Amino acid sequence: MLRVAVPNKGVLSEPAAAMLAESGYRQRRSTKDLAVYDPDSDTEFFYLRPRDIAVYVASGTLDVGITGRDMLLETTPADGEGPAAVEVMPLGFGRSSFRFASPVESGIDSVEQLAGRRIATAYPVLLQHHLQEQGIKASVVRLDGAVETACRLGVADAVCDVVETGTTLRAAGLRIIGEPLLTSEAVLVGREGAEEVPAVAQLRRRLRGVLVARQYVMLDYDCPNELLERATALTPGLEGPTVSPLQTPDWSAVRAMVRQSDTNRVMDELWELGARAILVTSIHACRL
Ligand SMILES: Nc1ncnc2c1ncn2[C@@H]1O[C@H](COP(=O)(O)OP(=O)(O)OP(=O)(O)O)[C@@H](O)[C@H]1O
Ligand SMILES: O=P(O)(O)OC[C@H]1O[C@H](OP(=O)(O)OP(=O)(O)O)[C@H](O)[C@@H]1O
Ligand SMILES: [Mg+2]
Repeated sequence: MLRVAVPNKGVLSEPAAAMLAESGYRQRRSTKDLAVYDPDSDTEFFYLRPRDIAVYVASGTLDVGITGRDMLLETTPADGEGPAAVEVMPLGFGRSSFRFASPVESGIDSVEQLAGRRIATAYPVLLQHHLQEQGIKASVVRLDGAVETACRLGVADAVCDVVETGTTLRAAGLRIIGEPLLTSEAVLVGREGAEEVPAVAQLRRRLRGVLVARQYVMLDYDCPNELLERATALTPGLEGPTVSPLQTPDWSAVRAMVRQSDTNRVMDELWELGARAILVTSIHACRL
């Protein structure tokens, strides 16, 4: 049986469960359920805090899990201090960056100026590591969450926290300092050095199918045969486009996968070229 860890709360929780459901796995009905068994795939899902997921996977009690890259790095033991979990594949949601910020009126506007200051964070390991790397001596104030309020309440001079839209930072009167320490997204994690079992390979294929289905659309169009070469150059597909004869003489039907973000540009170019009946349909699932 495969055992998989899924975030039980927070911003990663819903999209992680949605992606697994789209991949054909049974998911919990209520947010109160702690675990659910999917008999079709012989897989049990455990709903755990994102911060703890890499710990379970590293210990080997769970085979794989979904968490944020930042959480994975925060909970990875130092070299030689026990088994670790590692990133197996990025999942394309829960994107954020991990950044320094300080009150606008603090006058701190570069990372160097953080020396000797108090920096609040819910990610003390990541922060310490970065400060050490940069040779900056500062004190780390470890908080559980709502870190942005720490400056206003006087326990810190700056913060180091997860930023997505920047709304929370702005609401707290903070501005970003320097470059991101890290860019993060939800990732599938597995145990370092573990041999991949067939059930994990299948899970990865299914997740990849969902990722591709979300990123690509299916494009169909009719094209005069003399334009086929130029048209199919615009829509090369993955292995190659499907070209089939139309009942109308000297015309063909073409079918190819196209990146969702390119759809309208490609449709315009095909139309200009002389293709007609250009149709876009979404892909529900795939194995490539
Ligand atoms: N606004 C956001 N946008 C995208 N990802 C986010 C955002 N906030 C947090 N994350 C990511 O979600 C993961 C876990 O954060 P989350 O906030 O869910 O857990 P937590 O802070 O431990 O719990 P909680 O906020 O429920 O107390 C991290 O990997 C983080 O990068
Ligand atoms: O840049 P934004 O779009 O505003 O998103 C970033 C905020 O989202 C998360 O907070 P969460 O709701 O998880 O609360 P927490 O700080 O208590 O974890 C994160 O810790 C930031 O505070
Ligand atoms: Mg949070």
